[in-house]
Amino acid sequence: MAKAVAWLASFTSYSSSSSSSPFPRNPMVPVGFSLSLSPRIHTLSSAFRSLSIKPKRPNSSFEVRSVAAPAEDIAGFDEMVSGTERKYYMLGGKGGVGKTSCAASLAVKFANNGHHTLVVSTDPAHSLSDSFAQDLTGGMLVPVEGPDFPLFALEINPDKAREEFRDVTKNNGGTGVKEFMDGMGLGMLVEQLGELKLGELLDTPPPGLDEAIAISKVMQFLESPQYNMFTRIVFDTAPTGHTLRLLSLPDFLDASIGKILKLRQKIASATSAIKSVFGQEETKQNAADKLERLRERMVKVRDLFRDADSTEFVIVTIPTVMAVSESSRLSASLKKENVPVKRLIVNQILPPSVSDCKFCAVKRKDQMRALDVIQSDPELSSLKLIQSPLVDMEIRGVPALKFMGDIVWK
Ligand SMILES: Nc1ncnc2c1ncn2[C@@H]1O[C@H](COP(=O)(O)OP(=O)(O)OP(=O)(O)O)[C@@H](O)[C@H]1O
Repeated sequence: MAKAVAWLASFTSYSSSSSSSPFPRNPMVPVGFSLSLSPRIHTLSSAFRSLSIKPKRPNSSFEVRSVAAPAEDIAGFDEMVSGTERKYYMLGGKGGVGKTSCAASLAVKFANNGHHTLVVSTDPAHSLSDSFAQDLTGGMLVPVEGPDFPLFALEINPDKAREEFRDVTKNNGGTGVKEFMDGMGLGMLVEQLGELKLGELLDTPPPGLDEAIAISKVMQFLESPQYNMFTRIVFDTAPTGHTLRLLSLPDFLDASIGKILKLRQKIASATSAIKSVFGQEETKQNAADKLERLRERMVKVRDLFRDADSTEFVIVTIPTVMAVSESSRLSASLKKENVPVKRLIVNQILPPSVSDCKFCAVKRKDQMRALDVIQSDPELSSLKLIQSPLVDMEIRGVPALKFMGDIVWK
């Protein structure tokens, strides 16, 4: 028990850095437990070792003896945490750069600073459960154990969400778009609507649609009173390609569905012959209603992504020229779509070499070159640069995420 208390104490935040928290201190956390990690503890492994505890699942026996470099630029966390109005943070970037770790560590930090926080994964390859080392699957709100204030996680199952979407098309007993359009009383217009590519969309959903549907599902959840309490919502989004396609999807869907519904209405009132087709049964109306609701939610997703007052997209990258180039393109696309981007996290930076490890020295030099590329990149140089060190163990579980969060989110 004593060990557990010491362990909790060492990782429990609510340190002085949270002075700008808009919330009162959590009375559940005793005063003596307001400890941050000692500055003498530089690595995740030494943090664990100093407390004589073992991480949940030890990494391989190979241990990189890196010393976490202090972040050189602060993230502006005070600004992120202040205010009780709801804010959304979307973290995105190339696959494997550390989006989930950064998103989960931010969520833990928000919760430890008094915000009711929700962390959502819309990445088809979920890793929130792995990151928190807890089972968060199921597509519903799951409480995360560990932080001081309520933190909940939600992993949207894109297959299930897509099935629901596809069910709309199957409502009329058909499977393809032709049947769907027939069911809507618009069979004869399929040809005319060809250029909208709705058929392709419904029959073979492009990458990005999954995420659009997942996010619209989250929007649907957020409309319910159960979700009112959340003041910070952190999204762990899918890799770059999905995000880019996702951005154009709401507009596309909005236009497509909107056009179809409008067309359907026009024809329904114009010709009695078609009216008789429409008059068949209610299921067609249900399908139309569902489509209309989906369209409305898509519009909300689009607006949410572009609302600079409540939303920010944080790009996560690693210090390689390839990753930086991709981040630059992502930043340009986000800007073009009017999505607010202010911060860039460069994750997994090697510390200055303290040993005679030649490999480490060469690798770090290479990473510094990538950082130089960022400084001279027209898209990225204006962003707030957050340097996140490569720590010497895999980041899993709330204590490890808190350790990372205290380094990254300052
Ligand atoms: N700064 C870091 N130091 C050490 N390990 C890290 C760091 N950041 C991330 N990792 C590790 O790298 C791996 C991948 O991280 P993570 O799952 O966060 O990436 P991701 O970008 O979300 O990946 P994906 O695109 O596959 O979802 C994990 O094992 C994580 O613990």
